[in-house]
Amino acid sequence: MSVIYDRVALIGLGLIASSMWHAIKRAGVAREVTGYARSPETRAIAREIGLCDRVCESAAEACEGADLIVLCVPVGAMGDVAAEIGAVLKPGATVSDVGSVKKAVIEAVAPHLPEGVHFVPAHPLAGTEHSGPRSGFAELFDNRWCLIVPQAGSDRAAVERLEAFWQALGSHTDEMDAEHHDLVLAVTSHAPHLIAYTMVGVADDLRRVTDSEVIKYSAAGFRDFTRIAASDPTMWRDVFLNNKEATLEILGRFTEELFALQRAIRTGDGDHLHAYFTRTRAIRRGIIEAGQDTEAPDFGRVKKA
Ligand SMILES: NC(=O)c1ccc[n+]([C@@H]2O[C@H](COP(=O)([O-])OP(=O)(O)OC[C@H]3O[C@@H](n4cnc5c(N)ncnc54)[C@H](O)[C@@H]3O)[C@@H](O)[C@H]2O)c1
Ligand SMILES: O=C(O)C(=O)C[C@]1(C(=O)O)C=C[C@@H](O)C=C1
Repeated sequence: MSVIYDRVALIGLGLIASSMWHAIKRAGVAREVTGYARSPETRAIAREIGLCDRVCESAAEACEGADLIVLCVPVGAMGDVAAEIGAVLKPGATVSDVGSVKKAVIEAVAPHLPEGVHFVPAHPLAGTEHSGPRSGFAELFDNRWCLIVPQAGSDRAAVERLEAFWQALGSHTDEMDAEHHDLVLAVTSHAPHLIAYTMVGVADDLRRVTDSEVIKYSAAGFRDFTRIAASDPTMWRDVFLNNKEATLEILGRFTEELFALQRAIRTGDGDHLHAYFTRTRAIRRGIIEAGQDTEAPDFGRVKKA
């Protein structure tokens, strides 16, 4: 693979940045990767495990002379980081991010970027419940989608170069506008996470109240909820605070449907329950027929044509 960006700077050395580092090395698409994390402990770990060619003492130092800067911090910290680096960015450089929310990140970052710098937000749809510099691995992005969110007037060459970069890291790329992205992700990722957090909280309360063995005998479905509910608290606090509108819209619909099912159970309306479950079963079967086996460990990865 040939070099796509001479110098890449990764700001925030957690799961996503450390996975990017491993995937960049595997693909050989950068000559030098610099890194910065706010906490001295994270920087020390990064140096100890050889994450990045050079770990810097400030975000500005890491970004000086970089051709691609990727903001890999929690969504609520993106604006502050952009303010720290704005003055040192070289003309022609591309600034991107990996935030799980797009509209709020764009509003927070764009005002700090100087003229002549390309801003191309992105979101790799890949992750785990783990966080921190030790949690990354090169395969994280393999056959996953990475959504690219070009801005009005974005330079096409800069957008296509970033797409080529993510493809080299193993992803398939697609373009989407920020508002649509935030609504889609509220359905497929943000609301499900909130529901998992709630379900695990409820089970834990119940355990305390009844001293029953809810957790000990939890079935596979519930265990999947506990995996999701173990995700990083800072990251998810920021996701909900920054994708309020779309998440509340989806949760409103979810609550309405839940109330309708609750009522059907109370009134013994079996027809309603049966019709509802028939519809959801057809949705899952549709997913499988479309080539996505939801039992497979790689569910969610893009199938080869
Ligand atoms: N974890 C996932 O599943 C996933 C998937 C796709 C996208 N994302 C997005 O990627 C971003 C990073 O997530 P992650 O899972 O790698 O998180 P993480 O917690 O593993 O890493 C975040 C890193 O950012 C550092 N940091 C926090 N504030 C900072 C600041 N102001 N300046 C410099 N460094 C700072 C932290 O010390 C930490 O090292 C988030 O915006 C998240 O929404 C996460
Ligand atoms: O697999 C997981 O653990 C994830 O939650 C990953 C997941 C998702 O919801 O699919 C989480 C947040 C992201 O922004 C993208 C991916």
